[in-house]
Amino acid sequence: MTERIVVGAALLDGDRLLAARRSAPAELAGRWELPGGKVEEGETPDAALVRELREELGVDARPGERVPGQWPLKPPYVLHVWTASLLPGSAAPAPLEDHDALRWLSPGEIWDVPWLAADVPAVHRTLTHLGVTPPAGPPGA
Ligand SMILES: Nc1nc2c([nH]c(=O)n2[C@H]2C[C@H](O)[C@@H](COP(=O)(O)OP(=O)(O)OP(=O)(O)O)O2)c(=O)[nH]1
Repeated sequence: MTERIVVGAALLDGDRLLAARRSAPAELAGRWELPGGKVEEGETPDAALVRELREELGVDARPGERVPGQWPLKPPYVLHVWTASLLPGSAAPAPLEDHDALRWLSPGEIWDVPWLAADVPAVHRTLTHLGVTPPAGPPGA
């Protein structure tokens, strides 16, 4: 089966990372993730990232670089993470689609929310890639 990429945005404001709480489907609702979604046929991952952030959060974002690594999701999907930042003049993020809450998490707060399982190693890697040592955790991981 051909792998399909889900791109997650590590949207940064200084050293704070935006986390989004899923509102659907039922089995994922209430868990937190990096905003983003499936890369469509013929689309580049960074273009998908910009599109998804506009649709889901109503923001204008600039993709940064890919965080090395990939994390398996339900086959055939794998999670890739890209850093991103808001363009000057962008609206503030709002949970328009797929999410019902957003939080900017400082490194010390990073495990305060129940992330989706695949996001725990992905978020950990993202912080270390950014030169931040995340606190131990989350509980139970
Ligand atoms: N966007 C995103 N999805 C994630 C993360 N971690 C994780 O396990 N997933 C899963 C949840 C979903 O099953 C799948 C992504 O689907 P999605 O619903 O966000 O994709 P999409 O916006 O393109 O939606 P659709 O075309 O299916 O309607 O990957 C993450 O950090 N970000």
